[in-house]
Amino acid sequence: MNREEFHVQVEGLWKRFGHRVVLRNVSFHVARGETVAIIGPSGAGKSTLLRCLNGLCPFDAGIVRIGPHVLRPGKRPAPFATLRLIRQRLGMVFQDFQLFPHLTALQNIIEAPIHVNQMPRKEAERRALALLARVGMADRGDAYPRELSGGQKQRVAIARALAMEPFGLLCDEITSALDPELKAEVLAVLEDLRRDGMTLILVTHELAFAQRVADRVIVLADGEIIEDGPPHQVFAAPEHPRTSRFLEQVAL
Ligand SMILES: Nc1ncnc2c1ncn2[C@@H]1O[C@H](COP(=O)(O)OP(=O)(O)OP(=O)(O)O)[C@@H](O)[C@H]1O
Repeated sequence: MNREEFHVQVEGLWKRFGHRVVLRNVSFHVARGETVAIIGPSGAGKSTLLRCLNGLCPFDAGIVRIGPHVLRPGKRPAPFATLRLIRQRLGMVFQDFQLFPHLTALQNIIEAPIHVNQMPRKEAERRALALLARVGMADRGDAYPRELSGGQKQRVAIARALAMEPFGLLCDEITSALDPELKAEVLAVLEDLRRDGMTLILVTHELAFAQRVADRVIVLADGEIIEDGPPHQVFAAPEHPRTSRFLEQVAL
């Protein structure tokens, strides 16, 4: 897939865990370069939805298109080779960083380029140093995760995702475990990526950030999209009473 082809299309997605329906007929589109924030009450299905987009979570009905690639219902949403291509171009960053504790920041970043993409080590290291600089961590390449603050760990995790040269990033509450000043440094990196044309799909509780930075805000409640529009519309004039209730609760 090339950059021009990249987009995310979700049509009629359904997901159950046992008898519990977690996603109900979810459809939306994210164009290349868009920043979309997914917000909503706890348990609404936000993380599950994100994980369906890169094949981490199989789904029961519907279809997901990532550029020319297709994820389908069933235990194996796509052949392994397709999943690899999707995950390369649609990276994911998690709330709990998921760095390898026994590897330095630099080693964490070069791991996938070397072992998945067969990139020569020297080349991978050169790129990793540039990525560390990009996330403001130029001098911490030799640090182990335990020696880094949460904000620094998350910036390494972002650099690691960027090492695969993605066109889009899925971010699952990536600032939720961080203190306020550390949140700001991670959010600044996201804004920088957005300016550079990265497509961002963010599950977030940072409503002020969503309001200021997102092109669109999707509100998920009980597995259903109840709102999908520009931030000024969703925050100032929501269509659904549940959105108003949610926003009031969060503001308290
Ligand atoms: N692997 C799983 N097995 C069974 N149930 C699950 C699994 N993963 C999630 N669920 C359930 O699916 C529902 C949606 O969970 P999900 O984590 O997607 O919600 P969320 O909107 O991201 O919530 P939060 O904001 O609290 O993270 C919840 O009821 C959760 O308990």
